[in-house]
Amino acid sequence: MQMVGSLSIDMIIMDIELPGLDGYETTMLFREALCDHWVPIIFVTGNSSDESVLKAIDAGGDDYLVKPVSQTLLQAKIIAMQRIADMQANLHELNRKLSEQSETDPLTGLSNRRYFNLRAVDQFETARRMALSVAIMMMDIDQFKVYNDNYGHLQGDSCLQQVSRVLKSVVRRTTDLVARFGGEEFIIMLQDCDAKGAQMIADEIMAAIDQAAIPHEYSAVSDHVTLSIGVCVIVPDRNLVELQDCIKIADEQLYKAKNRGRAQAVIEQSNKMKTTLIVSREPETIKSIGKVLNSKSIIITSSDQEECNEIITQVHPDIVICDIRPETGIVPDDLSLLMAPDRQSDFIVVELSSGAQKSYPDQNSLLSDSHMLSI
Ligand SMILES: Nc1nc2c(ncn2[C@@H]2O[C@H](COP(=O)(O)OP(=O)(O)OP(=O)(O)O)[C@@H](O)[C@H]2O)c(=O)[nH]1
Repeated sequence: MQMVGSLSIDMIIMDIELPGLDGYETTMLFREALCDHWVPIIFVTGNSSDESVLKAIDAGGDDYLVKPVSQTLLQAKIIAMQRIADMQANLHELNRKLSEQSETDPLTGLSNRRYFNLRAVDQFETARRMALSVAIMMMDIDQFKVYNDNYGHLQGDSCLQQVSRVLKSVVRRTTDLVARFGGEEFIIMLQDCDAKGAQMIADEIMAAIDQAAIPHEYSAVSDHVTLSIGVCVIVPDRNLVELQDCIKIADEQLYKAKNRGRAQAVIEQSNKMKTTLIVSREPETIKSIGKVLNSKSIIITSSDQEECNEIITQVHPDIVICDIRPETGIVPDDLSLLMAPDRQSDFIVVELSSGAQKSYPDQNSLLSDSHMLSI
């Protein structure tokens, strides 16, 4: 059994009665040890009963020969089995290549978006369990349209390949993910990386791109290719924060980097993500309030009194926004709970119909970085 586990075996010839061993059982054990690696097993035995043939094939045998077996017959069987084994090996290799191709972007050789999403979700959940900080970086080649228009698409492709090589050379940890997100956009996920680390990696990437000095004489930013980078750093310790929220935040920072003149990184530390509960019986109201909340907030909505009480006691949102108009409003039963000194939530009561909003308690501290009162 040890040999089967450690040696590379091409074929097994098996007897049924072995000293101290049962050939059927041994075959079953071999099959278990070999898992999905197929090795032909041929029974060669003196037992010619049909039951024995069935038992042997059932146990995992591939062929059954009754002794005495002629040299020629055994040789013919071995050739046939070898042919099947070769086909199996080819199929295995083909599957491996296909699976690699389905995970890789053919132009750059980086992981593709599909593979990134699969792996990143796993990494994100690991970070959540271990309370690790993760950094999501979205990056985009500056003025790449002008590059393509002037240097041509082939040169554009080559530029994407060079940028990919630079990214790969900077991001080296086995847990880190680098992928082509689409077009001239790349994404990186750094596990166990805080804002300081993310800033360092972003600086390294930009320095390495500077050093690569890929000429871009049509760029308004520099005489060579530059990148804009948007970063979201987060400790995903709350159940409600999802990877997609962080990608969205990183994308918003990338947008800011572009607006601030490109060739720079903008980092957002988002572990202070707020959970906001919006309560109204009117979907339009929920929608319009949701729209003005910025992406720092995770939004939960409810249009049901009981559900709303449950969310407040179980999720402990940071902010509760209640529509209190008689026809569409809901006020949570347990306002006293929200008002308690150790309360988890601040809350605002929004009187939408009058145009003038009443709010309490301590709306100023709550709304210092938002514009909810202008609803
Ligand atoms: N050569 C090549 N070009 C691509 C590929 N994928 C996307 N692009 C080009 O990337 C360009 C993206 O341009 P835009 O999104 O307008 O942005 P930009 O010109 O980089 O401008 P900023 O991002 O604002 O700096 C388009 O011209 C696309 O055709 C690709 O695989 N190969």
